[in-house]
Amino acid sequence: MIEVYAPASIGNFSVGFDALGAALAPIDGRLLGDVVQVSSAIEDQFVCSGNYANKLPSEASENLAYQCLVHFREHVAPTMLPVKLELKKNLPIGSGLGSSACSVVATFAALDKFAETALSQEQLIELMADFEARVSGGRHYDNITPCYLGGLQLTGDIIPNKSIALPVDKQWYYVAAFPGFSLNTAKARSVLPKQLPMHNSVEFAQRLSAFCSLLLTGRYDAALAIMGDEIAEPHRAPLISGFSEAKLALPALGAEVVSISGAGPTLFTVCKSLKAAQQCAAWLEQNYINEQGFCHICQLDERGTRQL
Ligand SMILES: Nc1ncnc2c1ncn2[C@@H]1O[C@H](COP(=O)(O)OP(=O)(O)OP(=O)(O)O)[C@@H](O)[C@H]1O
Ligand SMILES: N[C@@H](CCO)C(=O)O
Repeated sequence: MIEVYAPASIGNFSVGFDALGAALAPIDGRLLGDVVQVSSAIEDQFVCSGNYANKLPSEASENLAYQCLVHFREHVAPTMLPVKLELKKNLPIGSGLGSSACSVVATFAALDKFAETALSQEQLIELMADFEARVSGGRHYDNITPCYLGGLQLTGDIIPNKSIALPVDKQWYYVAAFPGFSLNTAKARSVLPKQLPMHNSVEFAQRLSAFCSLLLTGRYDAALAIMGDEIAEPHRAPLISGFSEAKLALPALGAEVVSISGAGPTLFTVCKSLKAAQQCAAWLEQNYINEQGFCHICQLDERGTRQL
């Protein structure tokens, strides 16, 4: 039996709309992500379990993980023996934590291991992005590659091998707070402007390229100082109840950055100390999340998708 874990991720990472993403590891050692098990069976079988299984369509054919299995059998490994594929759906849907990417990445990675295919890393990443694009309203890699490869990734179609890993300060802590309600990614993409004025495009390019260069040369504080999102956040903030209040309150508690994780509604902060992260987490638990929500203090998950 093959059992694969894929971590949650922060798409956009504030400064890199559709181009930057980071994999998350809660510092208390808990796993925050989906798990897929693949084992031999008499005929192909699909099971969806886990805390959020009941939030997904009950028809297997509407579950991305099952769609990945069908595609894999038809187009990648037609001679693979029949399998039972179980998705443990541990991430909330429409959370901004890369939930659909997580299922897709875990499923393809598990099937690839089980069938021992000769797919290259880039081919696998492309396949994963094709499937996530089916539900998210646009093709983007910023949940797929961090989830698969771990760490912070600069990612996209024109990037060699689809992704370049970036270093971060090991002292940075990330608080990820899921408020407990969903925001559909396709909806959160539909509120974005279709075109950007020249000035904004130039500023976006400057900010992202400077951010990456600063990280690659170890100037972490300077990188942190220019983090910001003028592309998506102003349009999405009104869709996320409590976000604007949190953005105002958290800097006084030590948050260096407060932004939307992926398409939201999860909010994330970057903090330079554990104490600051704990203060932010306490505030978010009191003021941002409901009974269905949760909050984790994290560092980056450098390992990405892996066998358990
Ligand atoms: N295994 C799966 N995991 C997540 N979503 C799935 C899965 N299978 C099918 N879906 C459907 O795909 C859609 C995913 O929606 P959406 O892109 O908003 O969520 P998401 O990927 O969880 O969001 P995010 O990336 O912000 O965490 C939903 O309609 C959901 O029912
Ligand atoms: N970059 C994507 C991430 C979706 O999780 C977006 O912001 O729409």
